[in-house]
Amino acid sequence: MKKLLITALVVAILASLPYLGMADYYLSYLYIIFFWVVLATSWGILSGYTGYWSFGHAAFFGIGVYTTATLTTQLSWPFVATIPAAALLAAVVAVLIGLVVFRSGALRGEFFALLTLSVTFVVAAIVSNTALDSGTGVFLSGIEIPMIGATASGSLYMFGFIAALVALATSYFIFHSKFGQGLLAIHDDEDVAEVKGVPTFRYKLISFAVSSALAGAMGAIHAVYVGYVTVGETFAVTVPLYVVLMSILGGARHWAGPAIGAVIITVMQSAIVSGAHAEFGRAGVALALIVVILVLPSGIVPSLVRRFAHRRSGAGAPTGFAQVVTQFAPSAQAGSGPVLLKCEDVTKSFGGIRALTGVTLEVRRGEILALVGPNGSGKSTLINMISGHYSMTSGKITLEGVEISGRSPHLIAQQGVARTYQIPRLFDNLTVLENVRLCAKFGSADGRGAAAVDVATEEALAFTGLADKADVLPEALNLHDRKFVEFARALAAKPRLLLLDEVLCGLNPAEVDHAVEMIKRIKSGGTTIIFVEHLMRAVVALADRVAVLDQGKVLALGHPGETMRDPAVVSVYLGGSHAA
Ligand SMILES: Nc1ncnc2c1ncn2[C@@H]1O[C@H](COP(=O)(O)OP(=O)(O)OP(=O)(O)O)[C@@H](O)[C@H]1O
Repeated sequence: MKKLLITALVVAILASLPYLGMADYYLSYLYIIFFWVVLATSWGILSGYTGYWSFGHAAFFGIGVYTTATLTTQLSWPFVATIPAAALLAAVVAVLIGLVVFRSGALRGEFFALLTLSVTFVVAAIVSNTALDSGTGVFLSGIEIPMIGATASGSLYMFGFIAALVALATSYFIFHSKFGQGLLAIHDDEDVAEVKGVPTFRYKLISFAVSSALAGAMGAIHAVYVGYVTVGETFAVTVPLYVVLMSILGGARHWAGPAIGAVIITVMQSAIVSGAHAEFGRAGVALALIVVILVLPSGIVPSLVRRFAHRRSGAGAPTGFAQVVTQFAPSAQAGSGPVLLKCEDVTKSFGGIRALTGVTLEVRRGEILALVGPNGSGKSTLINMISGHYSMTSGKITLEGVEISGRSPHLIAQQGVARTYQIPRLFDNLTVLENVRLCAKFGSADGRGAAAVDVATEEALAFTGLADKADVLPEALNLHDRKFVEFARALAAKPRLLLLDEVLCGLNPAEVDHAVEMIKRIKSGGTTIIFVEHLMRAVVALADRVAVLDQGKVLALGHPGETMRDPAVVSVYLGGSHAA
């Protein structure tokens, strides 16, 4: 309530400035701040949240500039009508690029940065070689602006102010929404986000479109502000450079970070880098920025937020085994008998390597099936095929009679398939609680309500004994706890089928016993489990049936005791020691 009142007060004061007789010089100065706030905040919605760093923000801003320049001067559109048109066109271009680029998660990092930068050059070349600009620039000084701010400067100030409000409100609501949580997960590990149920492709497209639309709208306003637009100024590489710098300084992963960075850099620039000793001023600003970025690598706002939130650092702390709840309730009641998962002649090739050569097996509801076999026999590949991480070369996988092979991993996750990773792959910038809650939120087809998400999250944290580490970041956890966060994330989705990939690997004997006990309790709650394991005492203790893979196909399948004594299994896998 207090926050809301302060926000309303600040908005009211800023909105009234043009009517209080403030000089045009100061209104223009504030307009420039709003301008950078919009560009930096809009950049953050794509690049800060998802980690897809764009160096092409000038392209979308420029599309906005030239949309307004063209529509007002050549087609006599009213200025205000060109703003949504500019936003729409920028969003459409972004979606067209995204449809190609976002298909796979491979085109990120420097590839995405270079690609978006080259989009700027392409758009600039098109504009400068057509009637849109013809290389000479476009005058907009005669364009009529609606008087919403007492004077012409006041009106432009108001347009900039409204744009900044819209950008900040958009970023704020995205940051606090399910969509925003999905974007932040994409930032940390896109493959895992997808496997946990986040529709990564759609989310990236939407954030790119929103980010570009805001930049395009700001371009539309700025075209009228400058009055004469040129290709050189509009598509200057300094636009994305400033925007990136502002966002890093303020904190790109927070809704307010880019805006704070924009205010600081714009004010510093005007205060220090003008006058007789401008060079020293610029060097001073650059040095100050370097120091701040080194001291606060995640940016000013996230660092302050973290400090105020008093996040505890529990590195190496003993595990709170005591808080474990004894029973975990799955989403669907499980029994024995009916087939839950069916793999029919599943094959997978990586180029010339045939990782799976025709796996056929059934998993019954409520059972634990152990997947064992020598290194390279295809166990992890099969887990990756069931969870949809790898596309299928041939064959068919069904879950309760419904084909899941060929579906996106997030759809398979929403059908009730959850998995863990041999080497834990946690979302590093999310706390344990946020890691688990994200999976509770995204891991169902119908979309759980907030109360159900909270219950599932708390239940999973308590079940895995992690309740006292809920506010800790993954970097502060030891391997055992990281593995248990993997468990908690999978359980929070309330899966019908749980895939465990070598969860015991790397744990000491006491931790193995603890994990085995937990898997037993998960099973007694009715969840069906497939687990890949090399540790034979765990296999014998847990498995109802064992499938032995060899060279990409099932060599033997049955009760653990009998299967392990099968001479074929002994010869390819267990060797003399076990047989004895
Ligand atoms: N992404 C990939 N690209 C190319 N080859 C792969 C890929 N993933 C797996 N393979 C190959 O497929 C085969 C099966 O590998 P997989 O990891 O499934 O075996 P595994 O039984 O899980 O082995 P381990 O017990 O060592 O984990 C191996 O020859 C492996 O090199």
